[in-house]
Amino acid sequence: MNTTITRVHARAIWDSRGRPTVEAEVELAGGATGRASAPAGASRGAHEAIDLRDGGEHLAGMGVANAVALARAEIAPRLTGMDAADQAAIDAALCELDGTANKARLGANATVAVSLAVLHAAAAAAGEPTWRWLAQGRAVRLPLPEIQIFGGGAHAGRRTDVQDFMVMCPRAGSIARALEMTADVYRAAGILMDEAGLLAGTADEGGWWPNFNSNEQALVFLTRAIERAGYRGGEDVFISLDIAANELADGDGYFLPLDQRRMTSAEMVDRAAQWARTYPLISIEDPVGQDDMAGMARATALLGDEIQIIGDDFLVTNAARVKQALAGGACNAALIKVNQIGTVSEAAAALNAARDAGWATIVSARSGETEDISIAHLAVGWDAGQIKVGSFARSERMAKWNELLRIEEQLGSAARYAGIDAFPAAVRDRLAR
Ligand SMILES: C=C(OP(=O)(O)O)C(=O)O
Ligand SMILES: [Mg+2]
Repeated sequence: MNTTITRVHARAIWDSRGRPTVEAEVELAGGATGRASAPAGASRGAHEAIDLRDGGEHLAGMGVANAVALARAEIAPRLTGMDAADQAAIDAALCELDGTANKARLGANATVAVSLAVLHAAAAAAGEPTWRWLAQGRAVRLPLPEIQIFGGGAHAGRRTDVQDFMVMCPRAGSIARALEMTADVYRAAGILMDEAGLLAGTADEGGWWPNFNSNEQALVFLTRAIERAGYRGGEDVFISLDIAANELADGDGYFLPLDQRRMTSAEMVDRAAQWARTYPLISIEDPVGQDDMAGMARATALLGDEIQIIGDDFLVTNAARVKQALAGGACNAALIKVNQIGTVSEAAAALNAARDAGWATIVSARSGETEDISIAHLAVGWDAGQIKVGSFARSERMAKWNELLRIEEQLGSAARYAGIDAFPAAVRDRLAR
């Protein structure tokens, strides 16, 4: 089928926080179409690509309107006539047209929507689901999910200092079973919190909005919820944390408002290590801030043989930062968010740099999302091994989980759940023992 781009259209739509974002549609000469929209982070790294966004009281202001206008006026004519099947050329054209180091002129929200829409259109033209088009015949696995049970930090009015309290079910055997187990834990956690008078609704990603009086209390409740749901912590279900420590940075150290503690980088790492010894922890994301290379290296040296140390704000889906971290002995896993860098090809480059380093990779949603299901396809098609989408009970998250169930069904007897193999080698070996 003819994959020449005949039309690129952009519009403003609304995301899961009721904020405007960019949606793009791409049409090809053979009749295939692709559509995608941009997510938006709340805890953003300073080294991320720049979105043209709206803030303040009047949300439907100039930011997204500008991104849409630029997509129509500049991106559309530039990409029209190009081959949608050549993603590298499309993304190179987007970078060149933008002309900045961080998509600040066109807006990463415009480039990411267009880049992903092109990907979906090319897959549609090939008559394939996007995951299969991306895999190009290589073997793929269903990713191991990381699912939020309590939201905190920038996603829940800073009710806890730690941003995400999540669970992982590496021995579930399938996505379908992993979701069932997580649903059990999610419900059990809600019941326990309600009984204790600590439930205050749901946070931005659908995890429970807690009224805990310390970060430690959240860990105690999550461990109890795993047991109450009938699972063994550290066997069937593990805890994963996103500290998002960047949000806690204070001068040359950190300040944790809930725990009312000022901490040095070394103390942050030591406390993470203490939690890892006390609770069934398997993964910690951003235990220190975005530029704290010494802290991240210390966390990796101390804990990297036992648990996954993920860089998110620390790496910002940037292949160059992945290589710097590797050289500095920091991290053993990379979070991959396409909108942190702005195009599919650049995100793939960061993922490949992490994979070449022997790290684990986790394709991730943002705290502001739409019903877009691209990340389910990227996680499978790139064989990332892991995926982080937020929680249950919010449809912008369920759209991704449900798409993974469809992909599991499409794979049929070839479906293979990444499970413990998705972790960095040392962690996998520990679990296999
Ligand atoms: C998904 C996250 O949050 P946000 O999208 O707000 O950066 C995260 O920090 O991993
Ligand atoms: Mg994070």
